[in-house]
Formats: sequence, C-alpha cells, structure tokens
Amino acid sequence: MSNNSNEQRVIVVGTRQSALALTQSGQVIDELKRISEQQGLGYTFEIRKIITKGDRILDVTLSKVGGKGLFVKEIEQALLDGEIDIAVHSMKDMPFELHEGLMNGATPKRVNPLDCLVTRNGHDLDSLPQGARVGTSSLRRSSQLKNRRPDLQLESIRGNIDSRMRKLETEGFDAVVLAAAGLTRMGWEDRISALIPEDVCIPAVGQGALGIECRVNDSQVRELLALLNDRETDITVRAERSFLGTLNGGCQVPIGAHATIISEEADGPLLELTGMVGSPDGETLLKEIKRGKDPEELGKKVAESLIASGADRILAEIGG
Ligand SMILES: NCc1[nH]cc(CCC(=O)O)c1CC(=O)O
Repeated sequence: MSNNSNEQRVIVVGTRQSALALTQSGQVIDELKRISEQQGLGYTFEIRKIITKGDRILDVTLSKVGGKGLFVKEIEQALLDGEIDIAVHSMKDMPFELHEGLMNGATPKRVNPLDCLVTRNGHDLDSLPQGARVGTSSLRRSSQLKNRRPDLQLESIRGNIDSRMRKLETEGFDAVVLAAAGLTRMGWEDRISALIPEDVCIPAVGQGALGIECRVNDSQVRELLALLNDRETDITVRAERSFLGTLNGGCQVPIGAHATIISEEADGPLLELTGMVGSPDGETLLKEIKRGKDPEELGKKVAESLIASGADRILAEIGG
C-alpha cells in the first residue's frame, strides 16, 4: 500500500471506464504529477479501470437497481483493499456519506457549474420551437425547464455524455440537456449551443466540481491531495451538500443548489447560497437565497426555510 521511500511509491488512481471518468482521472493525474515534481516528491502514477455494476446495467432505470451508490461501492472496496489509492469522482455523484476509513482528500477548482443545451440547430432555451423534444432524465432539469417552457416535450434519455449527444441525432431530439462541465472537460465546448442561466435552472449540488477520495490513514496521499484543494470550491460545495443532506435528497429528486463567495471579510468569506426544490411537473418551484459564514449552517438554514415553504410535501409526493 505504501512504501517507506517516497521515491518508489506508485500511486494508483482507480476510475470508471466512461470517457468522462477517464478524462477526469487523467487530468487529475497530470495535476498531481506537476505538484509531485514541483515538491520533489518523486511519486509516479498509474491508472486502473474498474467496471462497476452500475456500468454493466445501463439499460435499466438507475433508481430501479439501487441508485448511484452502485457506481461507488466497488470503487470504495478497491480503496479499502489497497488495490487503488485514489478515486476521482464528479462531486455531484459522490455519496453523502463515504465509507468508514475513507474521506474526500481534495476538492479541486470547480469549472462552469451551469447546465447547457446541445441542440441540432443552435437554439437557446427561448428560441427552441414550440413543442420541441428535449432529452434529459434529470427531474431537476425537467422541472425547471417545464416551468420556463411548459410547451416543451421533456423525454427521458440515459447513458454517458457521448451517447446522449449521439441520441440527439439518432433519436430525433431537438435538444439534450447536459452539464457544461462535462463537455468542457472533454474538450467539447464547441458542442454547447447555449448555457442555461441560473435564474432558469439551478445546477445540481456540486455540479462542475470533483472530489478525490482516499484512505484516512494514507498520510502521504492526503498531504499530496491537500495541495490540489481549492478553498473556494471546497467551502461552497460544503454549503450545497449540507443543503442536500438536510433535505435528505437522493439523486432522483428535483433539488438544486449553488453557492458562491460574495466577499472576503476579516473573519472569513461570506457565502451566498441559492437552494431550489421543484415539483416534477414544473408548476411549483420553491427557491430561497441566504447569506452566511458557516457553510454547513447556511446549507441547513436554506433547507429549513424551503421545508417551511412546503418542500417536504413536494419531496414526500415524489417518494424519495
Ligand atoms: N449525472 C452524470 C454526470 N455526472 C457528472 C457529470 C458531468 C458534470 C459535472 O462534473 O458536474 C455528468 C454528466 C451530466 O450531468 O451532464
């Protein structure tokens, strides 16, 4: 698992085998190599692909086979077994509670958190034709898009980003909704027809950010990862995740949140958090914006305020 001498240590990075997961892991390895050289640590890195149960049953609705936990369980087991030392996750797919003995070792700098439209004819949300067919399987996205454009036909679409973009052509969608971050990381920004502004669609908790899981007792890796942590991303994502945790929201509920640092004060940064809970039909969108210093407390306060306005009833109806 770890060698006595830094010079010899090979750090093994486990990844799922989707194009996005491989790209993200490769980009994190490049950064870690740069840091390791800069600091004279002499680590080398190796990538190991792990095929999870979630990847093997892509044809079944995720909620029917046990949700996103499926993707994570086997990766966490490989970490616990010492088969891999690091696992790179999209923050929005990272479970709320990690396995005992594991931790998030770093939250690197977030890229664009917004959702975007990939369309066949270069439309934005307002210029899409009446009744256009839009592919997304996220209740958060469909709820907010229906609220803005009740005429749109929102249809379920699954698969990796590459296959969703292919379905734009092969299944006759007018548009598909994707996270801008995934396309940016893949180098496919030119496929983005339009970003969906935050006043229309609040992103998923942690969207655009990564989390890097490691073992609590692996101090070498923890020290290395700490150098990749971005304080602003870390603190804003913590507020968003506290919001989600207070609402007890899984991945299949229309919940969104986005926090930013609005000013640096003598006693630390001041955060602003927007939280959203919507009904699946898009008729009700509850939103709340609050400011605060403590990220966990702020997330909890925004969630409690939405619960007081009826978010708990919406979530109970969905049956989360
Ligand atoms: N749900 C799948 C998923 N998980 C992470 C990303 C990429 C965006 C990110 O890192 O936040 C995507 C694709 C998407 O939502 O379009």
